[in-house]
Amino acid sequence: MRSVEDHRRHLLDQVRSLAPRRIPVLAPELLGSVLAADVVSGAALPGFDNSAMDGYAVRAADVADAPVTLPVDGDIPAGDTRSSVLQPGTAWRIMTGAPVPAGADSVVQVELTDGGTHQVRVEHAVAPGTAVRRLGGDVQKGDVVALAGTRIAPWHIPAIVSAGHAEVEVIPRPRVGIVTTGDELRPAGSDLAYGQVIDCNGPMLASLVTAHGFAVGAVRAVGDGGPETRAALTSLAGEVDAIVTSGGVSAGAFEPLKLAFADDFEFTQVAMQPGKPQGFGMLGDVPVFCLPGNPVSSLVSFEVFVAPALRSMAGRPDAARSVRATVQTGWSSPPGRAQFARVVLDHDRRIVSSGGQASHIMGGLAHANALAVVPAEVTQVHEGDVLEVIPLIGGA
Ligand SMILES: Nc1nc2c(c(=O)[nH]1)N[C@H]1C(S)=C(S)[C@@H](COP(=O)(O)OP(=O)(O)OC[C@H]3O[C@@H](n4cnc5c(N)ncnc54)[C@H](O)[C@@H]3O)O[C@H]1N2
Ligand code: MOO
Repeated sequence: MRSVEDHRRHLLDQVRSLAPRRIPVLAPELLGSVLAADVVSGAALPGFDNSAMDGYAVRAADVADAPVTLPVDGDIPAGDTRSSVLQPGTAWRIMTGAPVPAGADSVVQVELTDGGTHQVRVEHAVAPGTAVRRLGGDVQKGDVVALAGTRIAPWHIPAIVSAGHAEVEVIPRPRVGIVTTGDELRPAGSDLAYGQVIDCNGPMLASLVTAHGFAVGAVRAVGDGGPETRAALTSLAGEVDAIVTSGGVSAGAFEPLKLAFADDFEFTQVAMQPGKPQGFGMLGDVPVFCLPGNPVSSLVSFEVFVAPALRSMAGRPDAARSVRATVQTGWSSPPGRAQFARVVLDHDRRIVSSGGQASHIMGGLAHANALAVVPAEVTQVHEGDVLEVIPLIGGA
């Protein structure tokens, strides 16, 4: 059996970062995409000297002996495109964000005056430069406002947009197609006949794709037929950047992925529990991750193999974050296979098993918030042991 690390490396070696494309700044898919090139400012920010306060533009020297009364030349609202000039010994009434008139070096905020419109009494002196936001004081034209490799978050947007960009070049978030397999599956909400089960992997894998910051391209279900499965995947490969399947990869008589792609994909066993049977192949440029069908096996396989591969395709430097935590009550682990035990991790970095560790145990999974990694050579976890723990990623 292949080790977990070897299988992950094997997958990462075969996936490529997606081709960059230009995305409008208002497109929802921009968030979480990775900049493919530095974003350079086409403008100085601020673009002109402007007022930081509602008040009066003055020369500081004219109010040095405050209280003083100055005639008001007029109003300068924000958005005023005239080039006003301040005559010495006068004031302009000015609003926050409005251009400071030539000749003025300061703004006296309205609270320090009587608020007059024809003339204004200034109660306090101000230092030169008070309440003036200088041209280029934030960003110079030609400055890099966001570096290539940045994963775009809301706080990058003001600088990018104000620097003059309505679109940016990014490595897009991979669009992922999901295909569940099995004649026994029925969609969520169905009434079931004896022997049938609800298809929970479709919705679960879709939510994993979203929670990890990728895009869901399609969610489909097929039966146990090889040709049907091959046709579904081949057609889906034209619509998405990656495909994740569940089921049909173990040793049964009706294993649709194996039937469909025996000659094209690699089916292997990885020394882990859950997640032992794994498949992988390429349909053109589109990687296809074939995960085992047991729901917990699918989830663990996604976390351990698919998420790192999709992050690599997305050009994302962020790695899965693991912590070290102390076992409160022990449990057993299969020999020769790394166990990804479903556990409850508390704020003091202590863990307990969330319940049964068989790969069909969804009730216990629903109580878990992390996966504890038990090394392959360990068969019994004891109270006080310290393990690597991968917190499960929820929604934003
Ligand atoms: N003779 C052997 N049998 C099995 C082996 C083995 O090595 N030799 N490995 C076992 C392990 S480990 C796993 S994991 C499973 C993986 O099986 P498959 O990937 O082929 O998946 P299926 O047989 O299609 O389904 C397994 C199980 O999961 C249920 N399932 C499948 N898809 C869904 C879904 N979308 N939603 C809900 N439940 C699903 C399915 O009904 C089965 O109960 O094989 C073991 N067997
Ligand atoms: O290795 Mo399978 O994924 O446990 O049940």
